[in-house]
Amino acid sequence: MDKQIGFIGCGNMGIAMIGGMITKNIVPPDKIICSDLNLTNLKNASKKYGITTTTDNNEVAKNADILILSIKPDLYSSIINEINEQIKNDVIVVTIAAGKSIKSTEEAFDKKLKVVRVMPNTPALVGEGMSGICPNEMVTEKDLEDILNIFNSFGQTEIVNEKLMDVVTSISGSSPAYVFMFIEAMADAAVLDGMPRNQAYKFAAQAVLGSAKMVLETGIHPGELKDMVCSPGGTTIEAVAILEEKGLRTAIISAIKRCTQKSVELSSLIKHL
Ligand SMILES: NC(=O)C1=CN([C@@H]2O[C@H](COP(=O)(O)OP(=O)(O)OC[C@H]3O[C@@H](n4cnc5c(N)ncnc54)[C@H](O)[C@@H]3O)[C@@H](O)[C@H]2O)C=CC1
Ligand SMILES: O=C(O)[C@@H]1CCC=N1
Repeated sequence: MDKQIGFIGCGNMGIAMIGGMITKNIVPPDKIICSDLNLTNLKNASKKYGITTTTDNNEVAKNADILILSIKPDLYSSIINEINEQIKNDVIVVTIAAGKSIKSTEEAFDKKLKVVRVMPNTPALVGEGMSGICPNEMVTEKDLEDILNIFNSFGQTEIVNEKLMDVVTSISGSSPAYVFMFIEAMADAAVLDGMPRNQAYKFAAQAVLGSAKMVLETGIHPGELKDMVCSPGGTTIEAVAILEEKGLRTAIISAIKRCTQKSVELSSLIKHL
């Protein structure tokens, strides 16, 4: 792709996407420019990935054919104000903020422009991201193809209706945090039983990776895959019984429901900023 990609914000998600794209060679480093106020983040990005960096958001806005706003949701309106005069007419603006609707982005720019709302996640950094994608009506098929090329370069994508973006946030954007907690807890248990910590992370993380692959690649129902591990009168069913007793499923369902709700709340909060 020969388009200039601009990032405003080079924090956790910005660097994960930049790292994913460079590693997969989808865009050469000289086609990526990133701005941030945090000099350490900029230095890290230019040193590690060889991209152009600046503290001037307008420098990015002026040059970008695809502009990815990877700043916190509450900064969107002020940064859009700052760059509005400088953006190219046919720029594709990509938003990744939780609770930031397409309509609110269009209203903040106060002109008709191409907007794609995306909810990615940090496993992008290792090429295993997942992104929910929703374009507005100004986005052409060719534009969408370019956006899919970018986000497919560091993982998988699904085009979704915007009304599902809050649940995409809770099941995908935020969910790596729950999975890391699960891995950490499994490793703690193994350490308790005498295993060295580094080895415990490897066993726990590989079990999560392999199990996820089985769900994705075999198409077998997760319940059936679970049953295949539980030998009658064996070890696994003892653990499963405790997880049910302690409410693992209920805890996860409640947590994800609350996360979705927070994304909905952020939408109405941001609207009024
Ligand atoms: N962290 C995650 O796992 C995910 C985050 N997101 C979304 O990505 C966005 C960014 O989140 P994170 O990367 O986690 O936040 P972060 O705090 O790690 O990164 C934000 C970056 O913006 C920079 N920044 C602050 N003020 C600025 C300004 N005026 N001009 C330019 N840069 C400025 C900060 O220095 C920081 O480097 C949020 O809107 C969030 O909802 C979406 C999916 C996953
Ligand atoms: O916690 C957050 O608000 C962001 C959105 C998805 C993941 N992190």
